Amino acid sequence: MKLLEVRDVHKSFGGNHVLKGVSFSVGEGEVLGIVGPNGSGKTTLLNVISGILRQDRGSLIFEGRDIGFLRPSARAKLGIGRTFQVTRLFSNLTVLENVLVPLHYGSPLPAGRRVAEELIELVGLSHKIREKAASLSLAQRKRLELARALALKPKLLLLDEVFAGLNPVSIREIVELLARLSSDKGITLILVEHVLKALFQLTGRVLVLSEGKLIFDGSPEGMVKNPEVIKAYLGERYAGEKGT
Ligand SMILES: Nc1ncnc2c1ncn2[C@@H]1O[C@H](COP(=O)(O)OP(=O)(O)OP(=O)(O)O)[C@@H](O)[C@H]1O
Repeated sequence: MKLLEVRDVHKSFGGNHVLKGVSFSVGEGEVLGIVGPNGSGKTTLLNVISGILRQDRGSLIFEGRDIGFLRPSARAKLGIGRTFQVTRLFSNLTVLENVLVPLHYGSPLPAGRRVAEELIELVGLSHKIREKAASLSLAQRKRLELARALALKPKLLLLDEVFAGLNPVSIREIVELLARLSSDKGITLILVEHVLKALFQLTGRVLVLSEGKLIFDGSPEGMVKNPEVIKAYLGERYAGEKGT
């Protein structure tokens, strides 16, 4: 069954037409990658799906319902969660407190603290539970952001460059964590990503956005051979990444 349908979405900033009629759908439980050159509109697309930005034209259908005019908080309650390219945490709060905030913001749970502890364990941060978020490494901050997003029990999780800036060990651990979220919890994932090797371990379907238009929707194998994708995005870049 389709979980999300994006239909002919357009978005401009002044005279900058950033999304030019983007359409695709994601099935329940699917893992979908979105890649493309810098500035091609990937983060804008995530912002339109999560409701931070309003599309100028087109519609967004989530579980058969038009959500295109709902506020971000209403979309979060329906089950659309996200993480950000630059993590958005409460630096002065502890790891535990950071996860308790969205738990209380969602439906107030008497067992909130236990749920928070479980989520923190799930993302591998139990040993940091009483530390301030400000003291965490980049990889740990990304894990904490995941725990915060999971606190709202998302059906769909939008991940914006979750692997950026991480070392290979952290990347591997987060790949494993995301694979578990998908297989054990059935959470649908949309990853905007530049780290192709990690992305390809998680998904068999990738969309390529170039200058606000989808130019490819298919398998990683098909993507790396596609002449239009090579011209617009991969160029020499993939050749350099292959061995890493
Ligand atoms: N809030 C905004 N106001 C004005 N312009 C914006 C805004 N958000 C994005 N843009 C513009 O939209 C275009 C696409 O940006 P976007 O961040 O969506 O690209 P991207 O594909 O995510 O790039 P990257 O891979 O570098 O993160 C850019 O020209 C950017 O300057």
